[in-house]
Amino acid sequence: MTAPSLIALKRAPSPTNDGTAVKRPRTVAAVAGLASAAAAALFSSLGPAAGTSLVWFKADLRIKDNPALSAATAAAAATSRPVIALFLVNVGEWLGHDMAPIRADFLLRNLACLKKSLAALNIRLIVRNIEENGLDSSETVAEVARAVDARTVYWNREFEVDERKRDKKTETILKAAGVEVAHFQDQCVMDPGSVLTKEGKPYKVFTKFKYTWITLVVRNRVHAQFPPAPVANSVELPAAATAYADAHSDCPTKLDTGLQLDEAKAKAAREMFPAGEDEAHARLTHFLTDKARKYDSARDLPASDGTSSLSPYLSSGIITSRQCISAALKANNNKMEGGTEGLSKWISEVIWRDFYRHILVEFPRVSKNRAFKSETENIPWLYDDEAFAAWSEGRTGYPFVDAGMRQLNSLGWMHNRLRMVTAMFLAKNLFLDWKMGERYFMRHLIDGDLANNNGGWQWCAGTGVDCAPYFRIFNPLSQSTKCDPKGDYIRRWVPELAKLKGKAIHDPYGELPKAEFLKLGYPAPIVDHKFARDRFLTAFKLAVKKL
Ligand SMILES: Cc1cc2nc3c(=O)[nH]c(=O)nc-3n(C[C@H](O)[C@H](O)[C@H](O)COP(=O)(O)OP(=O)(O)OC[C@H]3O[C@@H](n4cnc5c(N)ncnc54)[C@H](O)[C@@H]3O)c2cc1C
Repeated sequence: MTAPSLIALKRAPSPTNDGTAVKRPRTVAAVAGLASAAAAALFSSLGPAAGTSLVWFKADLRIKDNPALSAATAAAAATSRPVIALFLVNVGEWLGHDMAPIRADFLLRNLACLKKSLAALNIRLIVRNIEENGLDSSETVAEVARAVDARTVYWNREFEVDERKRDKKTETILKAAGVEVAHFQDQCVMDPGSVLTKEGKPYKVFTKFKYTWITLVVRNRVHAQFPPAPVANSVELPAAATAYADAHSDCPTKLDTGLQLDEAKAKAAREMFPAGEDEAHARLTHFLTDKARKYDSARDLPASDGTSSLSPYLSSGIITSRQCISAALKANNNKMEGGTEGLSKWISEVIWRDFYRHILVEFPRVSKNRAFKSETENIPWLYDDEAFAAWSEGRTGYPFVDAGMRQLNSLGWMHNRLRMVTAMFLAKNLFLDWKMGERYFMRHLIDGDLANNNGGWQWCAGTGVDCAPYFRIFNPLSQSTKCDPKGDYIRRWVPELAKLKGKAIHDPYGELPKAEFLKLGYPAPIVDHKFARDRFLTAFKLAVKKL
């Protein structure tokens, strides 16, 4: 288990915002000097009671392998203090970070499950809506801490720039008011900053990162170091805390402003991604027993159900990557590498998740609309609204690309191969700014996750850490024949083409007589691949002097 830290991450100083082309609205105010005065006022009514321990849940809506919850319940049991939990609904912040309505719905559904699991531990969950009280997240945590007479506030850290600023501000306010803070790392198997080169620098190449990561995890048995199971709360809450929890116990099931989800989509998402920790673990077990062995070959075939579909659960913290690695290792005879090819490949993908989080912490510019490779920032990307609309609506005339985008628009989830193909198509075929696509994905994905999404987009655009070389440009037609040989995936998502057979399913415009093609009601390709490829290579070489 990671030791609690009463100070902010040393290797992760809070970066400052700088003006950038496509801006994410910022909703978390600067800490400013108001902290101590405001906090002193907030806490002036603290009485001599024994107080409570408060656990602030964020992207960690689970009971198992939750270091903050375990530490809070253990410390509370030792000191005979009751434990109480908090979750903040912050629509402004969520919208500011481009959260998709389908992801917000997933969060709320999981929040309801968490409430039940906490109730089984005799822990009340307070839900505060930030919009209601005119305070920001940090001030609201402080207000709740005061109301429930919290002596220590526990949470698991988040790595995004705004979230780190918010947590730092919260810590400052609480400490100024005499409330202790204990925060933990739960998002990665290895703490960011702990997987370094011999020179003590962060890795910029995945395979090297991976080998050091494996060495450290295996040597220190990090994958097996779970926090103890949380202890049930056995101490009665003070009357004021009970009254406060009674007044703020409703888990919203729907959000109105900006994050509404239409009923059909909500229903489909609920069927495809049911909420809850048990569901996440059942998926993991099912994947490891039934599918993982063939993962290396099936993972690139979107028509087959060859991947774990765990990403929404990992992104919202319903399950942890440590739990995934630990279970995969058991299934693979304790081998990170070798053993069953499918299992070691899957372990490697989960390590990519750690890698991108480490990059986010070490190079925070990537979360501020900046390219990882600064020399690529001169690329004169286009901002063609029509081309972007055709891409986002699945009307590019390339069936495989369109199938991917329509899967995303319908389910809020897209197969990894299609994420790569559609992203590369946007950046390298349409020559549009990859940040437009990154934002579109975030606004539609149920598993939207800044580190993975940004890492994936920059990988495809050729601007990122250890990314695809600039000259690697997927041909959407050969990707289609290779990864969807029978065309079943295309038929599912592009119904206009459902009756086509043979090569025509991949390239109806090129394969069918014109009259037959026109009857389909399907668009001709919006860009010629060869032309697009030459345009990208020429523009990239011109813009990037240091190739
Ligand atoms: C352009 C682009 C955008 C992406 N956006 C996101 C995103 O917003 N959220 C997200 O979780 N993943 C994202 N990914 C990574 C990957 O596509 C998804 O994690 C994966 O498709 C989820 O399906 P799964 O859970 O069945 O994955 P599996 O293949 O079963 O993999 C298991 C887990 O490993 C992690 N993982 C797998 N592949 C990657 C990868 N390439 N990079 C980082 N972690 C990985 C994920 O947490 C995944 O759930 C993106 C990839 C690209 C190319």
